[in-house]
Amino acid sequence: MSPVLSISAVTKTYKSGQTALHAIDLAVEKGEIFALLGPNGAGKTTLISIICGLVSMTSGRISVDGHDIITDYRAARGIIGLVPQEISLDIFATVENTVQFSRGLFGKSANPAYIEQILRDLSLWEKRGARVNELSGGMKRRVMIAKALSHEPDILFLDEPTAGVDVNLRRDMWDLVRRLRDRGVTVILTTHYLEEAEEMADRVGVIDRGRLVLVEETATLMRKMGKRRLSVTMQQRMTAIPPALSGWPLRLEADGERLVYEFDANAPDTGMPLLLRELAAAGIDYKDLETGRSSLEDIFVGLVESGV
Ligand SMILES: Nc1ncnc2c1ncn2[C@@H]1O[C@H](COP(=O)(O)OP(=O)(O)OP(=O)(O)O)[C@@H](O)[C@H]1O
Repeated sequence: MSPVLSISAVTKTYKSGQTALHAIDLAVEKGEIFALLGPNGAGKTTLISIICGLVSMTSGRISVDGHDIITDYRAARGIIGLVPQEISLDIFATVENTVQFSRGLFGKSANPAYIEQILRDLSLWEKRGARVNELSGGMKRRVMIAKALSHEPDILFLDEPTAGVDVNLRRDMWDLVRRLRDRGVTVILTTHYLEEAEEMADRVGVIDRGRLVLVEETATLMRKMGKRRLSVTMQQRMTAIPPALSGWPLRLEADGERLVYEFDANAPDTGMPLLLRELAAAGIDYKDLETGRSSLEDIFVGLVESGV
């Protein structure tokens, strides 16, 4: 099977001299959900913008379903839908008109049944006659997605779809992405949230300072990187970790108010109970305990340190 998106040796140097992408190679198969993970400034938006024709690449080649994005721009752009990070909508248009108009821009003839389906999928059907400026921020985001889907694209790009979005909308978006995939749409999303990638993606690409440092099946990545953290908020601030605890890989955070212990979630013995006993023995009182998954930043540190 030939990939629906093929990126080869793509480099981008902005006029400022900043090189945002270094020789990126990537192939995405039809019907995949692919998550591009990376910290702020890693180059995710630049890569998506290049594929969608909003930013020009300095060198390299990209083809979308066999269409070169430069020499065959129209055909390539026609099969791509893009939901950018920032909401940009005509606030005086109605929801339905916004979506129909966007479809028209791609030269597609009207298809009321399809438009109804996407508005229903996004819980926008009841609001179809409302003007965009009457909608909440979450609803506006849904309209952005409906707009991106208006011309029946084969590939949908979602640039940080759930940044600043509430839990319900996040769940709805995840459901929608799965339904799209079931219909054969390829979805490429960028995110800072490992949880989102884990929940959604078949494969994950990690981008760091303009380099694609890793491309992996999500399940494999999670197994390799599945670290958890225990945060202990203490009654008293500490200036340094007491010598009695020097054998533990602990970090002081929040101006000495919090001790953080990272451990392998897959290990048979996490060490957590013993650590808590040793804290008590060292006379350290705490007011709160919290466990959670390591943040992406922590995982990056792990990646860089392990020299992947
Ligand atoms: N128009 C531009 N001109 C010059 N430099 C730019 C431009 N756009 C982005 N950059 C730089 O390119 C690098 C990559 O930025 P990009 O927006 O692609 O990162 P990102 O991974 O999408 O980040 P975020 O997660 O914050 O959205 C950054 O160093 C950024 O400052």
